[in-house]
Amino acid sequence: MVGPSPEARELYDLLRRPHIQALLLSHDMVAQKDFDPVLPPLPEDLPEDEEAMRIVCLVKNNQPLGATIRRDGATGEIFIARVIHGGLAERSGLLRAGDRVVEVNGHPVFGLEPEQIINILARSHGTIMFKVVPITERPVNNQTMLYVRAMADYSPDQDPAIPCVDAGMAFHKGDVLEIVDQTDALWWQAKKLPSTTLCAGLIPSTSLLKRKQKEFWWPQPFQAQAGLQNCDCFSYQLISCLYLEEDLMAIDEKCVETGEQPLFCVDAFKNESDFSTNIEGVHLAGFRRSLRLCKRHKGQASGYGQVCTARCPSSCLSAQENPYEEVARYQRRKDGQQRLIALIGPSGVGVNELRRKLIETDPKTYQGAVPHTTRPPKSYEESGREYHFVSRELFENMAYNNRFVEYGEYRGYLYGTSIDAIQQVLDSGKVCVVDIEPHGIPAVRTHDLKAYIIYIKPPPADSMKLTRKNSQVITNYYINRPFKDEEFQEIEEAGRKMESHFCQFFDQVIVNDSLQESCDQLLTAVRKAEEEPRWVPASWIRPMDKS
Ligand SMILES: Nc1ncnc2c1ncn2[C@@H]1O[C@H](COP(=O)(O)OP(=O)(O)OP(=O)(O)O)[C@@H](O)[C@H]1O
Repeated sequence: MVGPSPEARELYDLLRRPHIQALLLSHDMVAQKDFDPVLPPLPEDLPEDEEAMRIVCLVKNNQPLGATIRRDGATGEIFIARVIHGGLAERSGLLRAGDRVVEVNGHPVFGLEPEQIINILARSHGTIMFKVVPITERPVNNQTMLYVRAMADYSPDQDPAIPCVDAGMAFHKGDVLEIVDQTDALWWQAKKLPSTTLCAGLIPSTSLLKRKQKEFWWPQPFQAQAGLQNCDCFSYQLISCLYLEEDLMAIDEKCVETGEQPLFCVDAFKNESDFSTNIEGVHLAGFRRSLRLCKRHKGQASGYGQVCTARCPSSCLSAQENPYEEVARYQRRKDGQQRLIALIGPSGVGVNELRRKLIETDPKTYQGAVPHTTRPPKSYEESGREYHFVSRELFENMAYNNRFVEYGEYRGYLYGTSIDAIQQVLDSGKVCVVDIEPHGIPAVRTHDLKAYIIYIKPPPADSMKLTRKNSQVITNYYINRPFKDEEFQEIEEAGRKMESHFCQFFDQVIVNDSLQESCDQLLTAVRKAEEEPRWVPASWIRPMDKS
């Protein structure tokens, strides 16, 4: 007797699997309309023009119904103002923005005060029945999914103009947001990623957020403003069922410009002296004393200011330029160009120590970029090894053409890290590891370099006092000196300012407390940058776009 064929056996096995069984069971329940809970029967006294009406029954549970209503000031009619993406109302597919609400649980709402509607809802348990006149012209749903990185902080609690505080979503600089609805020109709906909630929240659109930033009201202590005090935005917190919103878009045109704060001040060093960074035959470029002292001088050195102005307007790093940056998921191809790793941190925190240690772990994989200088070479130096020694004219020409990530002047000579020098390392198949100052960020966040920016964060000053007992501050003399206590305070403060201004650009943060642990974390972070997908500016993915 011939047994079942291998295919038949496989099918039998598949059909017996628990998830297939569960699928079949669900299918049967849907086919038999075995729904729970059982909805009440439709009312018998439906009006004659019933086809113009829609009866919507929603079962209230602990989640928000996810809709806001507004009252037409002229007619007193109540409308669904907004249906929140992912909320119960939206998932039911039965309520749409623009529907006119006629009754709630059998109570006619025409002429009612908004508070009364909220009370009706608050008293309802279980099923809520809406009688609505559906909007005739439905907006065409041509929404495309958009992912952005927030370049500013936003808090609905401190924004008196939000249509409904409870429907608002707070976010911080650097958060990645999925914009799910841009129908409204002023208020978008978004989810913060990674998202665990179904329901989206209201956030200001790009244009509205720019306007708000100019007004700069939410970082200030909230003061109710005339005209906004009687905000008809009712939060329906207890059961989070339905919000009421009124169009209160009046915006005070007063404009407070936000200026960037100076980041930090470092003492000026007057002399120059280089020291060799030739360790066991491996030349580690970009660690020379004069270059590092030059970086510290950036505040005073005219060149730094010029380069930023030449490359981008003064607001290049400002969220006012663009409060949302469009992003896309990016994963480096295995055979693709290596990544640029850019370390950033307040002077003295240990950026160069960590960079050096990373390169030393595997100089065949990690390498610094060879800087440029107009200083004449010393007898033992080779052009292209310690520095690219170039004429002042050539250096200035490169600076004029934005070929430097950053540059500055120290004791009459120019020093800088060029994009070409970084590209050279990447082209050789190595991971390029550089340290940058904040104003160098735009120059490395480009389609070509795709920098992975790691912020080296100072631990609290007290902790640095303990861990840096034997550490040395680089000075303009051959002999370095130990840190002074007040310098730890300065590093901590400078780090705090740097983080608050630029955290939106950081892909990774490492608190440099224990040196060994920080080195391990850095190595892990760099490998992660190679192997894991991450959100990058969308312009890096579209080759035709300008970075
Ligand atoms: N986690 C740490 N524990 C102890 N000492 C550290 C640690 N990190 C760095 N150091 C030491 O602190 C000193 C300053 O570090 P480093 O030279 O790397 O500073 P930096 O951030 O590059 O700033 P700059 O270039 O302005 O000097 C060095 O002596 C370094 O060895």
